[in-house]
Amino acid sequence: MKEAKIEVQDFHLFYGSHQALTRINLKIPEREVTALIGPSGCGKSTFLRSINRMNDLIPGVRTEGGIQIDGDEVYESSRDVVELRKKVGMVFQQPNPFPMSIYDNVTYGPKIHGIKNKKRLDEIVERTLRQANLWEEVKDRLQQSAMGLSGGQQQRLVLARVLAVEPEIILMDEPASALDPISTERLEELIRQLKEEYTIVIVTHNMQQAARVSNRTAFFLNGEMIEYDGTEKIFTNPGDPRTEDYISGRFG
Ligand SMILES: Nc1ncnc2c1ncn2[C@@H]1O[C@H](COP(=O)(O)OP(=O)(O)OP(=O)(O)O)[C@@H](O)[C@H]1O
Repeated sequence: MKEAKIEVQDFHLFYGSHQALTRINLKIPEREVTALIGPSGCGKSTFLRSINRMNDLIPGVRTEGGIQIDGDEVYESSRDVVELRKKVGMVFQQPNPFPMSIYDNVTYGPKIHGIKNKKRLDEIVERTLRQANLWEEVKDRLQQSAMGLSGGQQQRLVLARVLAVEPEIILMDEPASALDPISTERLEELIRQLKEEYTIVIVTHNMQQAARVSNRTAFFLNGEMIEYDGTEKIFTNPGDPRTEDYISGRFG
């Protein structure tokens, strides 16, 4: 296995008295796609949000254990969470462009991080929209509202917005679940391209999607990680009968 970009050690998470994650241990390699699968409520999204401390925003959340990115502890009290979320970008289930122009959506993050030069911003807009395979569709309407784009275009714009702050890791929480089949296919193709440069962790309910886009798959059940291995192994010859039951559709 390549060097771990993200290393999770004995990680537990509680929502008040409810334990949502129990003793999670895994190493996520860089520049690969890791899929998180498992039945509804098993803790996939909670785990994904733990990586960039998005759960911090929920009152009553408590964690134990640790998550390291490039060897640095994410849960260190001195950790700069704004920097962490710049390094670890996130795409959600529903495309959530800001109600502003396409151009302003992409430049929003870079401006917050101090980039003001118009030429630099123009370059960022073109580069990231090209990376997100959206440039050709929107280059003549950059000043128009992002809300006028289709769902699939909005999701690619959100990705461009994430890419604009130069992350190293991209977390995706069921990014295709609100998209039609053609937009889903385009997004999956994009994920395959992006893994050349970025470490991607994706939650998906769609098992075929996990098989198509990911290198590794982790199967979660009731807040525990049951099995984690190469995607092909998980889908053809899983080591745990519970994984087999899930992927063969016996529950969930
Ligand atoms: N904000 C919250 N406050 C309290 N409990 C929560 C919160 N978010 C999630 N939970 C609980 O934590 C557990 C794990 O939820 P989570 O959303 O992580 O699961 P999931 O596997 O992503 O599910 P789904 O596939 O349905 O999105 C569930 O029991 C859920 O009810």
